[in-house]
Amino acid sequence: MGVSAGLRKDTRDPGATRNEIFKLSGLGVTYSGKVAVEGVDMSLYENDITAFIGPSGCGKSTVLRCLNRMNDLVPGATVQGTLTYHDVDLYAPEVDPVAVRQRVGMVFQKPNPFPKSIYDNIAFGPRVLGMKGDMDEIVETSLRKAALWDDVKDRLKDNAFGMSGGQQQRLCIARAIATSPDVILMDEPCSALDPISTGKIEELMLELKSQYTIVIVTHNMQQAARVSDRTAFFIVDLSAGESNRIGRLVELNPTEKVFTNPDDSRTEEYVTGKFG
Ligand SMILES: Nc1ncnc2c1ncn2[C@@H]1O[C@H](COP(=O)(O)OP(=O)(O)OP(=O)(O)O)[C@@H](O)[C@H]1O
Repeated sequence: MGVSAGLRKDTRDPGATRNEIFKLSGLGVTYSGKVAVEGVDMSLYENDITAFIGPSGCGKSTVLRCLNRMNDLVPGATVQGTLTYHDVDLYAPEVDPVAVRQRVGMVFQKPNPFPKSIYDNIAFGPRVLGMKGDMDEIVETSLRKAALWDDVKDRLKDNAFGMSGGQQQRLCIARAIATSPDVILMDEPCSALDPISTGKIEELMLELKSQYTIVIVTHNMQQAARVSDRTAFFIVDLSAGESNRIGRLVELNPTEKVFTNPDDSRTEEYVTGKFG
């Protein structure tokens, strides 16, 4: 099987208990009353890279956006069920979604730097949040963590649009890191990048996971196999008719298991390329 050949071995102690960061129970999302995803139960753990895979429209991005309340910004979107972050109900009325997005950062499919200098891209979030500390230091640390400092240290005042696509995506990762998150969400972060830039982002993810919990949506199963510790496979349930497509979680297991010995036959069919 092609994908399992690229599986990265998880060398961490399998017996070690890791903290549960998110717990989703019966999570569902509707858009303007139409069910998009239903009945998602899952736990996501500290310092894991968890990959969401599955066919188009199964709700991977929708579930990802629930994790930092980005769906609040989508008109007509409503969230059902419960979702806790460090045991706090993320959707409780007293929770400030802006504070959530500071702690749970996000990187999108297309690099989207602000039309500002490299420095100001990183400093923007900390300034808005009124973060204390030496801004030069925050900028340098964030760029170093995103493996970008050596590339840009002599041109911090240059416009970010002058960077290559791969550098821009690493800038967006540095920008997410600058607000001191503990989780980084990545929605197909490499789909607009060439293979070399993709490789750099994947390497970076593996470096960052010692400090952050990462959740990545990817269409690329080899990428899920190369970088993730655990993989969640979603499907589109068509049993209520073609016009009632409902995304459902099929299984969430260690990546090696998902690609070599999954619990569900639908997962096996998908990862071996029989459908999707
Ligand atoms: N902003 C939106 N408004 C209305 N419906 C939406 C919106 N975003 C997603 N949907 C619907 O929700 C369902 C799940 O979409 P979502 O984008 O989460 O799936 P996905 O698995 O990430 O798909 P893809 O792999 O194609 O990006 C789809 O039926 C989609 O049409």
